[in-house]
Amino acid sequence: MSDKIQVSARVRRRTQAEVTAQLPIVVTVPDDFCSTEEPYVSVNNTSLNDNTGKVFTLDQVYGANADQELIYRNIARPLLRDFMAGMNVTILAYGLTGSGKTYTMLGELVGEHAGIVPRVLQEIFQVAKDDICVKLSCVELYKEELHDLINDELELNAKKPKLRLLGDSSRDGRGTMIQNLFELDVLDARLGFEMLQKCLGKRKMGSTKLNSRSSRSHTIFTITLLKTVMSPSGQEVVRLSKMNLVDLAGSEDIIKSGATDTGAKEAGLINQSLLTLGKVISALSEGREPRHIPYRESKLTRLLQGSIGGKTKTALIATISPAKLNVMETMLTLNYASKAKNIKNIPQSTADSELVLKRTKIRDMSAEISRLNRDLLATKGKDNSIKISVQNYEDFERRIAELRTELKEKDTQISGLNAKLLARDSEIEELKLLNDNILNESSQSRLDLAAKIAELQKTTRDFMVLKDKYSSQKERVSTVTGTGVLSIIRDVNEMIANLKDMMQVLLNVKEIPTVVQTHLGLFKKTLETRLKEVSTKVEKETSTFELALAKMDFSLLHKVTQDMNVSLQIEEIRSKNESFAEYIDKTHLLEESSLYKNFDRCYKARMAENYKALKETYMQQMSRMLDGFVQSSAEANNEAMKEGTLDFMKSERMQLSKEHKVHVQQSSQSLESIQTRTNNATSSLNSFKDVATKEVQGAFSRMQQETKHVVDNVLGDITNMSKGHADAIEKATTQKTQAVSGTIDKNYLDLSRDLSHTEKNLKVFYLSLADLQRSPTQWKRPASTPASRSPLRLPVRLPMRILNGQTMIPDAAKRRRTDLSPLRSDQSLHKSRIPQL
Ligand SMILES: Nc1ncnc2c1ncn2[C@@H]1O[C@H](COP(=O)(O)OP(=O)(O)OP(=O)(O)O)[C@@H](O)[C@H]1O
Repeated sequence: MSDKIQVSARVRRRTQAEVTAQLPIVVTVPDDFCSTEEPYVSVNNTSLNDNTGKVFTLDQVYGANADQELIYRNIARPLLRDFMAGMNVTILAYGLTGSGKTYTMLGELVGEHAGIVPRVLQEIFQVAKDDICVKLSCVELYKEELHDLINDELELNAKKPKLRLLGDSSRDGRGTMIQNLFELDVLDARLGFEMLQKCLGKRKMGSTKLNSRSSRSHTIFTITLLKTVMSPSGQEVVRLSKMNLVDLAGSEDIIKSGATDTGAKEAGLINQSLLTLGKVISALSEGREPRHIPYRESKLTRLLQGSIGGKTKTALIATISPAKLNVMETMLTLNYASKAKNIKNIPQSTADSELVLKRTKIRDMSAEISRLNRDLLATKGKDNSIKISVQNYEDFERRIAELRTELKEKDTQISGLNAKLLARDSEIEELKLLNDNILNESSQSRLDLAAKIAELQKTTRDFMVLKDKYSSQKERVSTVTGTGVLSIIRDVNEMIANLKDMMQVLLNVKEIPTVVQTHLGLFKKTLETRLKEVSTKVEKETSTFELALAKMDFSLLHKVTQDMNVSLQIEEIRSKNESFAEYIDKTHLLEESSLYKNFDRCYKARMAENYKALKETYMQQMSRMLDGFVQSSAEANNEAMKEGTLDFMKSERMQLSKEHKVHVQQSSQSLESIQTRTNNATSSLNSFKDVATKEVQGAFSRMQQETKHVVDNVLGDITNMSKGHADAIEKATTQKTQAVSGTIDKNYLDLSRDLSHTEKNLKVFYLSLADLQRSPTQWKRPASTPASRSPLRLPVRLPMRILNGQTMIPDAAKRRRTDLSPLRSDQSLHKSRIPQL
């Protein structure tokens, strides 16, 4: 079945040098990663005649973002599967120098930049089993010369055998063989990488304007896979398949690459072989028959004969630079690539690989025959000496060296295998021991089992006998009981029912004490808990109390009494009483007080005024009277004759005494009103005294009651708290309560004393008031009797009224401030009504 060459283009991004040179991009692709649906590359170059540029259609196109992994997965892996299945495959990279051929095929050996070759090696050994053998060869074609890079590296022969190209050149041939090419057995990927590394180091590299590390040669890595398989005829055969991985040298414009002399010759030769490759591609793509394919025109095309148009499955990767500089070469590359797309290969099937093997064997055998023939010819010497040709001798030597190397390798392998064998032997010994143990154990177990089985059999027999006995017994019972069984069952049921009832009754009876017991238990528990709590509390309180007692500040009781404000209240009453007394004393009763002063001053002033007015009135009246009398006497003398002067004087005197009486009457009226007011004030004072006394007594009794209550409470608490410590506490408490009641009693005594003082003062005050009331003539206090004022000087202790915490001044006292003089309002009364004479 024919299979076209799979052609892909990989367009890299511009290199740093191209960026620096500011080379414009002329190549575009539909997708920067991968395009398989629209796999075209468009080259847009204004220097071309048609300004529209050119579009090349391939199988797959990769852009600048396509990484090594993607290329490997899409292009190399499918071919690797075919290769593992026995097919010959080829992957080759073709393109302008510096376009990325080496990067694509080899890249770095490990990591993300690893190219196709190292990835293939890696995967082969990942999927490989024991039935395969992997060989690696590496040939370099430089200036039309072949070099075995592995042989160079290993230096197996001092004189290296020349590599020759063998094989048919016909179109249907499987390709060319390289004689004397060394194939290294690769046991694992690591060894493959090492060899790869060394081969790469030996390649001919050079620096061109376009690539500082330019491959100046074509390099072909060939991986040979030998796998043991069963043939359709049932025979075990070895299947052989090859994978060629080709990194071609770059096609280049000699002028642009800057090659001179040897460089130019080298470039020329490189270009020559590539030119031939192009021709082969063109010839194969034309599809005309019969046709001449110029494989033989270069070693490269001879080498690639099987891969291009042969029996190999092939993938061609055209590497492209996007820069404008080599646009013509890029076009050429793409041109060949699009042509190669049409080349049909006939990949070898798995069945064919057996044929390959046979043919390989035949070819090897014919080589052997020709070698022997050469030897035969050489031995036909006249001197009967055995001669062989120089080439055969060299081949022998090379072969011997190879065999020695192989021997060494085999020795190493054998020693390794021996070591493994020894290890296996010891393992087998261990297993044998284990096996013996298991056998012993199992024979013992078997014996045990037999004994158990015998026991079981005996038990079964016994059981059977018992079963027989039971059935015969059962039969006999049924015969004996007969029809009476039913009535017995009924009776039994009845009995069971009765028993149930009894049980219920019993249970009920039983339940009562159980409930009581439960409650008792709960009660007991609660009691215990409470007792514990109480004792803990009492202990705690006692300790607190003892502590307080120890400190002797009796703070708890003191605090309680303090809280009740008993002493404060007493103190407050006392201080307020004192301040009121002081107030009365200072503001009303003392000589220097304004009330007294006013009263005194007014009293004196009025008296003086009245006396003066009276005196003046009398004087005026007398002088007027005398004047009138003199005048009237004169007139009477003059009119003596007319009226009797004595009668006139008599009537005047009567008039005067009349007026005097009226005046006295008025004065006594004023005095009466003063007396009435004084009486009122006295009764107010008395009632105030009663109220105050009552209030003080009430406060005192309340205080006593509260104190008693507090003391009782405290005592009760103390008694409750400290039953166990009653004596000591009681003593201390009694002492303290006595002290408190002593204080209270003292306070009460003080208060009573104060009250009696107040009463006394009041009495004195009344006396002084009564003194005032006696008569207007007695108002004037004689200077010789200071004692009459002395009661006022006494520290008067008036009781106060405490209403809502405010000190109230008795009404009488207030009134006294305004009604200072009873005379003031009646001043008009003092005007003389004596007619002017
Ligand atoms: N796809 C790519 N991604 C990143 N770097 C690339 C890519 N292709 C090529 N390069 C870089 O471009 C430079 C040239 O690449 P490379 O040596 O592979 O070119 P070449 O085609 O093998 O050249 P020559 O034919 O002269 O050997 C290298 O530095 C390489 O790392």
